[in-house]
Amino acid sequence: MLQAVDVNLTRDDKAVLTEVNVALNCNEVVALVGPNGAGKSSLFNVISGELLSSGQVFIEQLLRDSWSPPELAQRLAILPQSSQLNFPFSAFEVVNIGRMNKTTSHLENERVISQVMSWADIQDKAQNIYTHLSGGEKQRVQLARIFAQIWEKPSQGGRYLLLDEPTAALDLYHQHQLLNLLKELAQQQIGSLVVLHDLNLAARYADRVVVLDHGKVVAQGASNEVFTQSLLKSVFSLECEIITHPTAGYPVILC
Ligand SMILES: Nc1ncnc2c1ncn2[C@@H]1O[C@H](COP(=O)(O)OP(=O)(O)OP(=O)(O)O)[C@@H](O)[C@H]1O
Repeated sequence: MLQAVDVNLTRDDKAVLTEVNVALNCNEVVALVGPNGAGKSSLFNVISGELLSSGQVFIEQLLRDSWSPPELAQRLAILPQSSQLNFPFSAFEVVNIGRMNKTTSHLENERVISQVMSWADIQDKAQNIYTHLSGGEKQRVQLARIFAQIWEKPSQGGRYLLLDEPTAALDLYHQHQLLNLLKELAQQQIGSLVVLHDLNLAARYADRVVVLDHGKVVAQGASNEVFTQSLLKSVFSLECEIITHPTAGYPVILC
């Protein structure tokens, strides 16, 4: 389990996260939702160790900082909201960044990269220059990179992905393809905490939804419990109808 416990974060004298407690099991997909500025990316940066906060982050009951860097890299991979890369690397070489410091053979690395590029449905662009790819294609290369990073199964415990708006640049087909893939990965003990602005995607795919508003967790649970008209109004300022999908049973939000 990945846990962020009692996280408080202040930036420029402003409370950005207040008493945040979030847990992610390795067999689930959890959607982190909330309006712009709610603190979602800040929470990811706290979990990754990029931002110092009060509170603690545990991976499999061990403090994040007690893991060695290679062990941590094998357990936890993060897809930030945007990834700057201006060198003329091929897509393959960008995915290969995820294999940095791995002790596997060149041949095995090639096999892993080919596999994760096909998971991200970007294998046909392996030799293309990354900076020449479209926004969605670049995003799929970055997804392949983090899959490559956590490829090796640890002897025990889970692996965790933090994905900050991974669907933002993706077309509809690839949005659903990615979320279906995350569901499949959860069955292989790879849990995902995924920031989604599309509440209907969250409702459909997430095992649990965590709602962040003004730096506080204001609701969490199954989507049909969390997404109520009053929450959508108070957190997202939206007047919506909520219906239940006639065959699949998940909530569908109509605004
Ligand atoms: N570098 C920074 N310095 C000071 N304040 C910051 C900094 N980065 C973000 N903030 C503030 O922290 C708060 C939370 O920002 P954060 O990026 O975590 O929100 P978010 O929920 O990810 O938003 P979005 O949905 O727009 O990506 C915002 O009020 C933002 O202005």
